[in-house]
Amino acid sequence: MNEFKHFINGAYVGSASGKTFENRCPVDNSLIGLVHEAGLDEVDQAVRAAKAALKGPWGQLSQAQRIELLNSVAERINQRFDEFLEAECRDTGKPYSIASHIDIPRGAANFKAFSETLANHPTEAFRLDAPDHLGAINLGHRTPKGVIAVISPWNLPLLLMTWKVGPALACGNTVVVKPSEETPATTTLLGEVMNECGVPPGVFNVVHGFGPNSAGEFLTTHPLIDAITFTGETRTGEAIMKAAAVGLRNISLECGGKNPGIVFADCDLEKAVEGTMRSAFVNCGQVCLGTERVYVERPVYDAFLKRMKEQVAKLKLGRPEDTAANFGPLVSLEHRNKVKYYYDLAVEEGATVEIGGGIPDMGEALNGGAWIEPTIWTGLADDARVIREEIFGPCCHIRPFDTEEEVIQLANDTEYGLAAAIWTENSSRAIRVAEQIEAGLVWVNSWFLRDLRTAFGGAKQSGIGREGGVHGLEFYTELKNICIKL
Ligand SMILES: NC(=O)c1ccc[n+]([C@@H]2O[C@H](COP(=O)([O-])OP(=O)(O)OC[C@H]3O[C@@H](n4cnc5c(N)ncnc54)[C@H](O)[C@@H]3O)[C@@H](O)[C@H]2O)c1
Ligand SMILES: O=C/C=C/C=C(\O)C(=O)O
Repeated sequence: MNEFKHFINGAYVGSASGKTFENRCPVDNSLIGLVHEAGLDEVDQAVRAAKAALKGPWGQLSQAQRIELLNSVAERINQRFDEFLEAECRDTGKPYSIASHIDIPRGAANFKAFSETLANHPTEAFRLDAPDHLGAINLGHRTPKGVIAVISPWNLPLLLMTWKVGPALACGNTVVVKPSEETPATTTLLGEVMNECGVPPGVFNVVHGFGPNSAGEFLTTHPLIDAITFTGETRTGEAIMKAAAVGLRNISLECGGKNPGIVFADCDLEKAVEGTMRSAFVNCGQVCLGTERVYVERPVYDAFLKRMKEQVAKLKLGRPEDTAANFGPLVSLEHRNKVKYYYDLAVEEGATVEIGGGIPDMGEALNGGAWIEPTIWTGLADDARVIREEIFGPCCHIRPFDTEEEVIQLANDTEYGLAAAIWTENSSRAIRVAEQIEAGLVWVNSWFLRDLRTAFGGAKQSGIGREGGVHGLEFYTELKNICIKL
């Protein structure tokens, strides 16, 4: 039986309690292996190993040496690409065609991008005039924050974990990662890569388990953790913020969304359909940036809806390794229950189901998996729960609008503020509308087009803080001002 162990101080270790839980593949609900569940002891060992490593060989490396090491981690992920791909697709059920273009390449790139940012980042200096005319020079000096707890979700496991581990290590910190209980595999495999590349023991640690009263809570409440970076649901973010309050630890939270797509009549309709298809359905709709509310200007509403339905009908459900498939199952049967609950609620709330809405018959071999139909609704009221709550599944509601002012108000009528996509060929309008959208990220005529130098994060209840490029430096380093009197 395959076992997923913790990775502590450079070695794989099981739980002393012997406690494990099952990891199942959502394609057919087959058992992948048993995951060790960390107790207080394992979490404590991991955090202490990370603390000690700050003072070991890792702490002695120059920035250039650290960067070289992290570049070799990126290269090694690429060398072991197929193993990462298989592990990721088995855990999540997502098509190889998607993970080989998004998850694994970004998993590697995340180790390079921040190294480059750091290597090119200037030191802040201010010359101060003083009454004695000699003045002073202020120098900004950055040091690692210390031990960073990284709590990551299941939807893009390697990508979202390395998105935090990359900059944390580039800045000289050490990490303890708690991957999602649904997707332990690629984070575990990364331990091997760290050892192969000669990253010193204790720099990268992994503990497995759940959230409350398990590894997640034990890690975030551990007093030797210096900062916590989290991606996941807003309600979990609140729990982590409470944990971080004790000892005034810094947090970076990337949380949920209920993102709008805005399609103006002056858009390139084919581009808007193609982009909205991706933003609503890629990764089975399990992308925090995904579009669940689509607003379409009335003159193109019928044509847009018709094209979307045609495209949804063409989505090809299938096993990850099926090269013709572009649509996999949800991550777990539990998550399917949640999404199906919203599918049923939509009908109760008066939606017209334009396409989908149910559980597909995938045949005997796959019917035990977490499959669900891609779904489009119309006709819901703006205050319906399906319009207001994050579903995190392959579904969207499409509604017509008449004026720019109206659609801005509709788009902003949410407690979330992560992302939006605007489709128009009128660039003045694009900028005018984008500036009024209450979100951390706005894409115009594109979606999920990422430049890792840019700020990434959410407004309102979608998060706190920004990571990416120089913005990550604020979180992953302590900035000291050294004032030198001349
Ligand atoms: N803003 C972003 O960048 C972004 C990116 C991806 C996903 N998400 C969000 O993530 C959610 C889906 O992921 P999920 O279901 O894995 O999220 P989740 O909040 O259920 O779990 C995320 C992680 O937190 C851990 N956790 C849960 N409770 C905890 C606690 N009390 N203390 C410490 N750790 C705890 C989990 O074990 C898991 O590792 C969606 O809401 C989605 O929008 C946001
Ligand atoms: O599901 C959410 C996707 C988040 C993406 C990133 O954090 C990224 O591209 O860096």
